[in-house]
Amino acid sequence: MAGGAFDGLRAHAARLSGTPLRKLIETDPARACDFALRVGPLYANFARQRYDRAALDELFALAEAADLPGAMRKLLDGAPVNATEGRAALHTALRSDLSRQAAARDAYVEASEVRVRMRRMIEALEASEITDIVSVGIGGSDLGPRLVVDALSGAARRRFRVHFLSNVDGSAAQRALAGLDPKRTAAILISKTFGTQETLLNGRIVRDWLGDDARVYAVSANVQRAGDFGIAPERILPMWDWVGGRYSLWSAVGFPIALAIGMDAFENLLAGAAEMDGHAQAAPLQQNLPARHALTAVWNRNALGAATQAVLPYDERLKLLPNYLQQLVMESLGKSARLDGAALREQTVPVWWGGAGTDTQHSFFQALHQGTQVVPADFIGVVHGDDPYAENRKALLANLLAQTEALANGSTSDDPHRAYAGNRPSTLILLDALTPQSLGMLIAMYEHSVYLQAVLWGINAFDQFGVELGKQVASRLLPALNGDSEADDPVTRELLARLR
Ligand SMILES: O=P(O)(O)OC[C@H]1O[C@](O)(CO)[C@@H](O)[C@@H]1O
Repeated sequence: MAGGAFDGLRAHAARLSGTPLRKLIETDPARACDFALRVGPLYANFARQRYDRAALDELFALAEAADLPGAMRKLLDGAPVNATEGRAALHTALRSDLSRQAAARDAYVEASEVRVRMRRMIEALEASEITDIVSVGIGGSDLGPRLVVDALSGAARRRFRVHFLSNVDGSAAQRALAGLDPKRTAAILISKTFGTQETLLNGRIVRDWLGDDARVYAVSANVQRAGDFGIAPERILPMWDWVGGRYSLWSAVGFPIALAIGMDAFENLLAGAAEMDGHAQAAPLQQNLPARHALTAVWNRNALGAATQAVLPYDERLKLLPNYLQQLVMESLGKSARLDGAALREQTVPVWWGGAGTDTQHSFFQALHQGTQVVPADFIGVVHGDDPYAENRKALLANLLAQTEALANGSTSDDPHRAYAGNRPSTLILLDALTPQSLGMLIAMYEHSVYLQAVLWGINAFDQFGVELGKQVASRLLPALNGDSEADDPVTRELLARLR
């Protein structure tokens, strides 16, 4: 959006600045229902956001001006939306056949064929003695599978136990392998580039520990490098340049997911995401959940000036969602240059952070209630659990409702230490149940919201050049740690002397 495009939002925020949330709801009680959207098993209520209907109209006008529906179409059709790298971002083609363009439809067919191969590989592993899988990868090659496996594996013993290894810290490898039997373990090395230091070092540790190459699999867009590592071609599943790492769990990067929950359940996860793709593409702006979520994010960042955003799943099974979203959101939207290279005049991504309730109520919620910064929050709840402890779920849901209400309404007291200002905005997202389908929908909702926020800010959601500099400096410093070279920077030199 051109500079000044958000001035109208700020004017609404200024108009509303003397009207607390409690008042907004009191004077327009119908918003409790009108500001909610449902897509299949997913329900989202935006009534506790600090906008009114007039401000919301301004947000929709902004969405029209930015042509969010057209942007969605471009994404699905495989237009080069990753402009700085001159390529498409076709993660939707991993699960949906919604494109009108031949290249995107070919991508869909190719992805389906890889899933057929994946199914056969899983059947072969199921017929073997293997009981444990170690998934080695980092960032987008780890966080998505780790989240979904943790969320959906359930309490029952499954055919495979799946373990994740990401950190280059050797103690992570030591812990991941502790208690495993190399004869009953297989490893999957997941790396889009097959050039990531952490994954290659950990991959070598695991391969050596296994004792031979026979049970090492790979998922990569660089099949050549995976082969050079010593992995047999029939054990390499491809991915492609047109899938960003943090958008890749739907591809063969989801191999550990399919091993943990079964291939049919993995297909259901994809079907849920496809349902959200269809909704994001077809629903009018006013009823479009990812668009509303994106507009709310822009409102909180650019009209209210919120510098951080919390994500608070009230479900133990979703405890890794904040970690996953940190990469999805902050790697995608942590940009200071517009698509055309000009400097941004508006703030982009806030810091995303969070953790699972109710634990977090007893750690950082004090700051949410009475801290000087207003922190908008996404609360996420699941109506029906799959555990046998119904009373606990009621308590969980009561806490979820209580927190959103208390944050919004606050409470007065003559004692300033006991007063709650309230006026803390939140969105409440409810899943009927946590299933592969509903989780697929939730994740795809966030993916599309992130993309639409990028469109509103005029930035590229699909590159991540910001992570490169640190990697380059680290590879220069590795020989310096051994004493084979010296650092130019005086502070680094001093620190190196201590580390050596
Ligand atoms: O899959 P790869 O190529 O090993 O990369 C892992 C991760 O590293 C990053 O490039 C960030 O360092 C992420 O974008 C990516 O998901």
